[in-house]
Amino acid sequence: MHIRIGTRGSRLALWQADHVKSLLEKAGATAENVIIETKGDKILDRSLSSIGAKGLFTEELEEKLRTGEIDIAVHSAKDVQSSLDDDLELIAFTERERVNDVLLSFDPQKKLSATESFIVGTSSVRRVAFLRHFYPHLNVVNMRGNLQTRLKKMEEGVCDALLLAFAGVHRMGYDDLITEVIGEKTFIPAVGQGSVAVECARALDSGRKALIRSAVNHPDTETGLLAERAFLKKVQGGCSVPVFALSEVSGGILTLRGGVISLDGRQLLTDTRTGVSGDASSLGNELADVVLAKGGREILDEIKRTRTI
Ligand SMILES: NCc1[nH]cc(CCC(=O)O)c1CC(=O)O
Repeated sequence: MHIRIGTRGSRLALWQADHVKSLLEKAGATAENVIIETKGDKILDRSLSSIGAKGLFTEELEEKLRTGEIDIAVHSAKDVQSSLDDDLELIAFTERERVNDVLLSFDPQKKLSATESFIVGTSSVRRVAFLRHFYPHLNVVNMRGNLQTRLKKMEEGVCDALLLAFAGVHRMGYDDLITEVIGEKTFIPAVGQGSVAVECARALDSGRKALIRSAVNHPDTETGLLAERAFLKKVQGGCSVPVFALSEVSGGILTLRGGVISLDGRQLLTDTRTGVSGDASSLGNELADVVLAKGGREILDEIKRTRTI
């Protein structure tokens, strides 16, 4: 069986596609990468939250799933919208990498807990809000582009440190520049962080689907992401909204921790739900209800209001 894998052309995207390709090959299939450029790759001069479009990194790939030019599309799980169109589905999630955010710097002394101030480059509203909440003495600059571009900007002095997902840093081989691993209970990661998602058209033949699932899917990761994604969908957070959740799955028990933070970092709401793995999406929905009821709704409404002005 031959599988055509649609992927963006960035180094991180290609690493992820190659990872899925090797899992498929181990299961006896052949596979090839088909590189597709997305809007998110073309627009580099604006912050992601100001563009605001959903599916910025996925739309063109989804089009080619529909036409059958590719069999599957591979994405960072955290870049996949919380709800897909009816004719598409997520059929596999790779085993999750360490979920933490990390600080990178050429200066090993640069740590978030250091008393003197420095400039942190990041593009994610979640990280900006957490920085303002836990480390208000630090300065933050908005920074887009791939890891290599950001490192170049840091070299030019635009910032002293970068705040990124460990998964991407590790996959690109920059572990040496990590000065601090941020605790995942403090900076709760974005939904899906660290896993790679495989998307296909519902109409894809069942033989291909079965092979892809058995070769690529990691059941505990899938269960965890089911809960996180249900939470995200219910609070209607995209990558431009500071919503976060992390599940732990062990021995059939799932613990889901997540919440919402205001953009200025002042209001941080988190809660936890625990239950059996089989109830993953209900646990996600329940957590969303709790977080929305205790003030999350106001925080999100406020963010929406300021965006439309
Ligand atoms: N939004 C960009 C993005 N999408 C996936 C990763 C890293 C890999 C991952 O989290 O799985 C990154 C970079 C980052 O947040 O530092």
